[in-house]
Amino acid sequence: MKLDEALDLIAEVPDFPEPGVLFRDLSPLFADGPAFAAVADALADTLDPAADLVAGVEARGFLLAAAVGYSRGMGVVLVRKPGKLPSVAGRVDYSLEYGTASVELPADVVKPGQRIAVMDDVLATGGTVAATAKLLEDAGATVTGVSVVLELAALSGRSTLDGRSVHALRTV
Ligand SMILES: O=P(O)(O)OC[C@H]1O[C@H](OP(=O)(O)OP(=O)(O)O)[C@H](O)[C@@H]1O
Ligand SMILES: Nc1ncnc2[nH]cnc12
Repeated sequence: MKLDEALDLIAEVPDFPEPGVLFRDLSPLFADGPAFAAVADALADTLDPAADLVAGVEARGFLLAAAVGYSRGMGVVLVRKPGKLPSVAGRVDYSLEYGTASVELPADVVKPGQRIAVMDDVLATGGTVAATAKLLEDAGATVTGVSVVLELAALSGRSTLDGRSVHALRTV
């Protein structure tokens, strides 16, 4: 399937999870085998060849990081919402388009000097990815780049991530 056709499966849901937010729902894309494969392959093509691990942000980022990691024979780091991990290396709190959130890194997974590519579905304000990059860098890793399926340009995530290499399969 062509990448554009796959990306056209992303649904737009007005006023979710709160009034005024146009929510981009990737569920139909994930549920379509050829579309998911096209998107996973395109994200894998954005990887810096120097990367040796892929980080995915809970929850939708997990699917993308897992697919890319599997296809490239690379391990996956699960960056989790709070309260899920028995042992935590670090935690960063941040703001979202809707509300606040936190991310945590599992202990003893990331080793200093590792080069990690970050994957997520949507780049909005950039808060999630910035927090994730800080977590990984606090653990001594280098973030090689950030790859997302959809960038919401009006929310200026790219400027939040100034200086980082950001790849978006589609920008709206
Ligand atoms: O660029 P930002 O403003 O930080 O927004 C982007 C984040 O928001 C969504 O996650 P959400 O917290 O809704 O969680 P989910 O993946 O668990 O649904 C999305 O999956 C990104 O992780
Ligand atoms: N509008 C949006 N749609 C989907 N995920 C998001 N994360 C932050 N803003 C979002």
